Amino acid sequence: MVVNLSKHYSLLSDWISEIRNVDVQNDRMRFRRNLERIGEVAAYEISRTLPFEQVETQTPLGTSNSKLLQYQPVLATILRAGMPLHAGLLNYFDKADNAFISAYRKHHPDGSFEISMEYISCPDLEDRILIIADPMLATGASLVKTIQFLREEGKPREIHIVCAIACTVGIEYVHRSEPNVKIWCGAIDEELTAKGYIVPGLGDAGDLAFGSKQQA
Ligand SMILES: O=P(O)(O)OC[C@H]1O[C@H](OP(=O)(O)OP(=O)(O)O)[C@H](O)[C@@H]1O
Ligand SMILES: O=c1cc[nH]c(=O)[nH]1
Ligand SMILES: [Mg+2]
Repeated sequence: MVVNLSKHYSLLSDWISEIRNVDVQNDRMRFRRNLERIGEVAAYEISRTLPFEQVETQTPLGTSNSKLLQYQPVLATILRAGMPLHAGLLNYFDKADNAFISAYRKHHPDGSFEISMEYISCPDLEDRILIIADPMLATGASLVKTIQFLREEGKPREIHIVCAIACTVGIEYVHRSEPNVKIWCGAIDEELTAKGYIVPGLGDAGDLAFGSKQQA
């Protein structure tokens, strides 16, 4: 299942426009903050699908029937571009556990690349609600590999993916490999370049958030 958070226009449309816009996106602080805000909106929307339990809360004047999130999720992110989006999710799911995975495109001289994964820091995922943040879902290779990697840490009860921009090819690839994951995205683009960049997309999310890096 895919939820396009831009389906109904909201402030989120402004933020998506800003992270795409060449005249705005190079303001790194704004770029990161916009990804964070997209993460906050996604957290709110995901929370509306999660189970809540009723508890009695003591106020200074009496008791109130409150609803509390029944299970705290595990928020996982893919370094490094995922960090601002993850920060936004954590702002709202502020009691969540967290997981970090290193996954990056290792480029070959012929222009092709493979996904290199070297590091994982993760709690037990058995029966947990897992929410994975990565701003760009391009080919989908990073997310599919990440989920396979994370499955070694236990069997989550549900898996959500949060992206700022997802490409249709990548969504299909993720769903072929992981039919039950729910993808929440800020926008959906149709095209992918031969080098695996989303068109119109926004360029390189990691570089825009943190600066360019030496080619791996
Ligand atoms: O769907 P895919 O084709 O796998 O591409 C998406 C991946 O590319 C980006 O990371 P990148 O490799 O640029 O690493 P970075 O975060 O260090 O910039 C992005 O954050 C995703 O993880
Ligand atoms: O378009 C893309 C594809 C992968 N990673 C990015 O940062 N941008
Ligand atoms: Mg990058």
